[in-house]
Amino acid sequence: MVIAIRSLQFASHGTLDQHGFARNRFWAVDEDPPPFPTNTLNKAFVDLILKPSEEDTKIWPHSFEYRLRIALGPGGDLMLTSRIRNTNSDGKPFSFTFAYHTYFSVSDTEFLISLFYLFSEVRVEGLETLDYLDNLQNKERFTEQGDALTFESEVDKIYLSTPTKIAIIDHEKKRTFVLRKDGLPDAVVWNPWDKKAKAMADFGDDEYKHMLCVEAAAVEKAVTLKPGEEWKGRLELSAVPSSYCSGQLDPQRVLQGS
Ligand SMILES: O=P(O)(O)OC[C@H]1O[C@@H](O)[C@H](O)[C@@H](O)[C@@H]1O
Repeated sequence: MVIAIRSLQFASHGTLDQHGFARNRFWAVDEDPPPFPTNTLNKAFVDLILKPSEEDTKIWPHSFEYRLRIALGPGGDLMLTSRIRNTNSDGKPFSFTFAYHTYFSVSDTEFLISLFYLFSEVRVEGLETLDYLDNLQNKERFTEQGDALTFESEVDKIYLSTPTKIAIIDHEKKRTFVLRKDGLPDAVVWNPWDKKAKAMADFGDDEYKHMLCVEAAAVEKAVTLKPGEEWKGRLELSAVPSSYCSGQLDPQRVLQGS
C-alpha cells in the first residue's frame, strides 16, 4: 500500500497544481505536538509537522501548521490523523480540499470469466447507490446504480457523503481492506486502466491490474478555517481475512463486522 497526502488541494479542485504541495515537501518530526483530545492506546507512532516555506507562501499566501500522526495498532492497523491549523496573523480565513491518496495492492481488478459466471476478483462495498462526481466527465454528478462496485475500465470518481466505513474485498487473496474515516465525507475511487497507465511515467503499464485507489477525502465542500481554528481528518486502515462461499460474498458481515 502506498499513501500520499493530497493537501492543501485534491487533484485539480482548486487553484494550485495537481494535488497541491504538501505531498512534495520535506516534513519535520514534531517533538512536542499538542495533545490529542482522546488518548489512544497506540504506543507506536510518529508525529510529523509541515509549515509553509517562503516559496510555499508565494503560491498559497497563508500560514498554517499541518500535523500528521502516523500510528500502528497492535494488529497492524494503520491510523493516520491530520490536523491542520490556520495560523494566519492577518485575520484571513483559508479553504482547502484534502485526500489520503491510498493505493491498495489487489489481486486483479479485471473481470474474469469462470466456467459458470462472470465475476470480479475485487469489489468495493459501501459506496453503492451514492452520488458521485465523475472526473472523467467534467465532474458531472451521477448516482451509482446497482450492487458493489467492480471494475472493467478507467474510473475516477468522487463519491459524496460516504459512510465512515468502506471495504475493498479481494476474493482471490481472501483479504478485505477496511477503511474507517472521520472528518472526511467523500471517497475517491481511481484506477487509470490500460491506456492512461501507459501514458503515466511513474506507473507501470500493467500495474493498473493490481492496484486500486480508494481515498478518504474532503473535496466537494472545501474545509474553511478561520485563524486559530483547526481541522482534523482521520483514516484507519485494516486488512482482515475474508472468504466467500459458492461465489457469494456476505457484504453485511464485512460492513457490520468489527
Ligand atoms: O498521479 P497522481 O498525480 O498521484 O494522481 C493520480 C490520480 O489520483 C486520483 O486521486 C485522481 O482522482 C486522478 O484524477 C489522478 O489522475
